Amino acid sequence: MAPILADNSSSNLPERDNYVNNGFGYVKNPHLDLLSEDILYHFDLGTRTHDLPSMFGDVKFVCVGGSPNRMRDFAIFIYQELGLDGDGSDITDICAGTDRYSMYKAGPVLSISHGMGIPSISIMLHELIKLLHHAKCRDVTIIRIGTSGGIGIEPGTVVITDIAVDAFFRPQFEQVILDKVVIRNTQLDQKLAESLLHCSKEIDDFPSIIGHTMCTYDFYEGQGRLDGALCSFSKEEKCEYLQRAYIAGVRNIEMESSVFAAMCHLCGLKGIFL
Ligand SMILES: O=P(O)(O)O[C@H]1O[C@H](CO)[C@@H](O)[C@H]1O
Ligand SMILES: O=c1cc[nH]c(=O)[nH]1
Repeated sequence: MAPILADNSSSNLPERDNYVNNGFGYVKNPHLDLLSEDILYHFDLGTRTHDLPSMFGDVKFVCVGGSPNRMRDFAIFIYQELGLDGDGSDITDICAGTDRYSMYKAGPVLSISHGMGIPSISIMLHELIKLLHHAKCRDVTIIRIGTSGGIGIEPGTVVITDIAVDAFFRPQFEQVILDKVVIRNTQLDQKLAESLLHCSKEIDDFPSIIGHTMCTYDFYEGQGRLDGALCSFSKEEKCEYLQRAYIAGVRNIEMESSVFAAMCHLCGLKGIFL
């Protein structure tokens, strides 16, 4: 099915990476260099109000997931795993000035909540990538740790995404820019996915596979659920759709993978999606 365009004179553009890199960082936006101050609104951080290089310059891993409490718990877990001073329970939310996202730091690991859905994680990623740029971070790996619905796999299996697909099983993300639909690549770092799979095999009872992840715009109708407030399809139609997804290589469904993969790809950020 072709995308519906607001303006029929506009075409679908498979994106060529024509973005200009701002030096060595991850951002590709010439306008940023002209700003006297860059405000990361939804983090409540800014280049004038915060010393971003000293706060974040040592960051090497960014772990993201939907909910604030989960990401706080994760930060405490990492804090203890790294053997940092204390037990980490007094770790504070760096974004406490806003209730949009929560952010915790444990040594070189940042743990950030992204909310639910593409628009929410997209805003977070724009500000995170600018933060890494302003802080002069290098060689950062971003890892999404979230829940998803498995398709045709044992419950509890961790799916390491190789590519994110849309609800038509197409390996692409459609970004509307001005009045054009731009098609973006959703391939994730294959080497990282394979090395993570390899690590997981060293742990007992840790079923994990590499597979395609389907990214939907909605939890209910968008994922073939029969228990939303609206449902216009039968159980048989739902099963037939999920079977087609499985045949197309989809092993799980969630709601952020496509824009995560597209932004990592374009910005040259190593990304893993779980
Ligand atoms: O487990 P998290 O990271 O919240 O993400 C998953 O859970 C939410 C739906 O319940 C969606 O955002 C989906 O992608
Ligand atoms: O989007 C999601 C997240 C968790 N579980 C699902 O089935 N779907």
